[in-house]
Amino acid sequence: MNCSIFVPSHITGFFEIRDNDNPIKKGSRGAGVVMDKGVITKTEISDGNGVQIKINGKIDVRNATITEKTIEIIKRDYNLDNKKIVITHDVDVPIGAGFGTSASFALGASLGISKILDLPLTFNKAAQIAHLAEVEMKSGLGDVIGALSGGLVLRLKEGAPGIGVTDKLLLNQSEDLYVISKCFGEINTGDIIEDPVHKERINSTGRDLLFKLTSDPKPENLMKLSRKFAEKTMLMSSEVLEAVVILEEETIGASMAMLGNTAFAISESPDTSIENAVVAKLNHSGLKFL
Ligand SMILES: Nc1ncnc2c1ncn2[C@@H]1O[C@H](COP(=O)(O)OP(=O)(O)OP(=O)(O)O)[C@@H](O)[C@H]1O
Ligand SMILES: CC(C)(CO)[C@@H](O)C(=O)[O-]
Repeated sequence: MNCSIFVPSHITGFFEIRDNDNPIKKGSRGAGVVMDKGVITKTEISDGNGVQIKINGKIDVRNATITEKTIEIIKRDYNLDNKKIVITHDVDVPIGAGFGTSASFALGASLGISKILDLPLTFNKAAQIAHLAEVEMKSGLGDVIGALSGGLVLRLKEGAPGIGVTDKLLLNQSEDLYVISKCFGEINTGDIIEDPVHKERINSTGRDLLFKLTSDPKPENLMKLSRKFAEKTMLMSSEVLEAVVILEEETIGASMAMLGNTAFAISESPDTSIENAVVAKLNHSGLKFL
């Protein structure tokens, strides 16, 4: 049996880390964008043993860890003996660079396995496994719930799907918006969100921004607040800043993708003077079974 799922990329513009001893309730609040590029995960399960994970057709030990963690969490409650699990992730955004690919990998695997094996889990319960995997790996805090929502998404209360609360900006969906991004390299999410100095700066800056966005819920304001966040947290590299300045001239607004060495912008047009930019339409509806 097999199952294919598209999980769109969620890019965070600004956030606040919200700790909790219960990993299902731990997470982040903040705002971001969901785009029509991301990860297609195909899960196949047959009689046999073992797990095989391929990313863009290849064995990729480092980037397979989040998928392995997801399977390990499922195994805590369900027997996967005598099952051969083959998972293939096809990714059309950079990995480790603020596009939330770890959340996409985890969601594709948790929902795919739950569906094929007919586990007694609702959609949110299966998606909570992906959030748990992210929190345990320290690879994400709010990308799972963001990728389920779609749109220009506000994470109003932290936590896994079913616990956290999201909302989105009210947009005219017949007018396309584009997400333009330029990646210069990776940032290890765990190195930032576990570092006390970064954490203090992120939280003291991020805390008030959601209120400022809900008071004026417009794409321009989301990007303006994201830009302010990137500057005050001192997370932006000089190359990202350079691209942000160019994108600001060409689009509705630009900032750094949290957490990657990546610039991103929301635009009314797919055109940009930035070379080798990733250009995608805004995704309005989130994860989709194919
Ligand atoms: N602590 C870790 N140990 C081993 N591998 C890790 C660890 N954290 C992340 N990874 C691997 O690195 C990959 C990239 O994860 P990371 O969360 O940094 O990037 P991302 O999800 O693409 O972007 P972001 O979370 O910044 O939006 C994941 O697929 C995961 O398998
Ligand atoms: C931590 C993070 C910025 C990057 O993965 C994102 O998951 C978020 O907004 O929680």
